[in-house]
Amino acid sequence: MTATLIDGKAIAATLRADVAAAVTARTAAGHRAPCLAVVLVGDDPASAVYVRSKARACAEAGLRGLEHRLPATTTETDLLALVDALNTNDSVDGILVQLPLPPQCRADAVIARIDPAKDVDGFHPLNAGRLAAGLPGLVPCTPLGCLRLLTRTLGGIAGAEALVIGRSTIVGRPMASLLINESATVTIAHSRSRDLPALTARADIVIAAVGRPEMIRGPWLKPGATVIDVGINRVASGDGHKLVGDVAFAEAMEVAGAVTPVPGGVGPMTIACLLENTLTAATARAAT
Ligand SMILES: NC(=O)C1=CN([C@@H]2O[C@H](COP(=O)(O)OP(=O)(O)OC[C@H]3O[C@@H](n4cnc5c(N)ncnc54)[C@H](OP(=O)(O)O)[C@@H]3O)[C@@H](O)[C@H]2O)C=CC1
Ligand SMILES: Nc1nc(=O)c2c([nH]1)NC[C@@H]1CN(c3ccc(C(=O)N[C@@H](CCC(=O)O)C(=O)O)cc3)C=[N+]21
Repeated sequence: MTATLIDGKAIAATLRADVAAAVTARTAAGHRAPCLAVVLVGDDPASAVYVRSKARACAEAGLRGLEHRLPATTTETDLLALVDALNTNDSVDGILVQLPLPPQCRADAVIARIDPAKDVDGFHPLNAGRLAAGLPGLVPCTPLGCLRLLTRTLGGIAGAEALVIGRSTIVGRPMASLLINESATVTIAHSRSRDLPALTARADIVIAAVGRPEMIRGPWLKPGATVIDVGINRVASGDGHKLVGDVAFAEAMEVAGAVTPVPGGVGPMTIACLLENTLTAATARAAT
């Protein structure tokens, strides 16, 4: 059996087109274009690549994108002052501070300073709490993108056995909350979990967010399972590098019902959901 490939790139393009159409309708109705401010501290090359692709996606969807690049030596006080300025700038709808931050800037303190109404990453404790409580709020982009891929692939997921591997605040935990809110039966695994292959064997849905190249093996999977691979791992290949997920892709394709590739799976959905969240934030702010 060969699984269906879940084409995240194509599904993300559809979502981005929906956002673009909604932005056009808003501007035609006399509103200004939604505006996303991205803050990048330091010169980590991977972060610079993500920030560039976010800027390009904003422009294509008709959003205004602002980029704030600060040196790697920026103090936490200076970064908090920039966040304060963006919070009070009425023309800014969404604020994203690219992670990781250099060691002198505490991510928790910076995230907690962002106005929850502009927190398009959904990382602020107020938005995390709302999601955990099943209340409306801004939801982290990567898990939201995973949920969109699941509903596109399966229709509903109520009653399904879902396994989330990883319990980070940016992927695993919010993913589990989203799945519970959709009435899946959810298990969360992490580095202390016993017998991951046995947990995986029960799962109709597997979400892998571990950060370990090809750790989840094909024979662990329940035949026909839907596999969402969040992992982005850079590994040596020939003279250069390539990206692989947390799932052994070729093996999974032999057993699963549907699998996301890396690249071209969850990554593009993360960017599309960031645009969606910026539109959501702009719409909600305009209504208050
Ligand atoms: N596609 C996208 O848009 C995005 C992709 N990513 C990628 O997703 C992956 C996960 O990211 P993130 O959540 O930030 O990573 P973290 O390192 O914050 O979390 C990893 C989680 O995996 C768990 N884990 C580690 N080793 C094992 C193991 N052997 N068995 C079971 N669980 C294990 C850890 O457990 P414990 O808590 O016990 O330490 C932890 O909960 C990375 O590859 C990252 O690059 C991340 C964000 C966006
Ligand atoms: N505040 C904050 N919010 C984030 O959402 C955030 C962050 N910090 N720090 C880093 C992680 C990582 N992340 C990705 C986004 C898109 C792709 C993506 O589009 N990937 C392409 C491939 C990219 C490539 O080829 O390198 C793909 O999977 O097809 C990947 C990873 C967002 N993150």
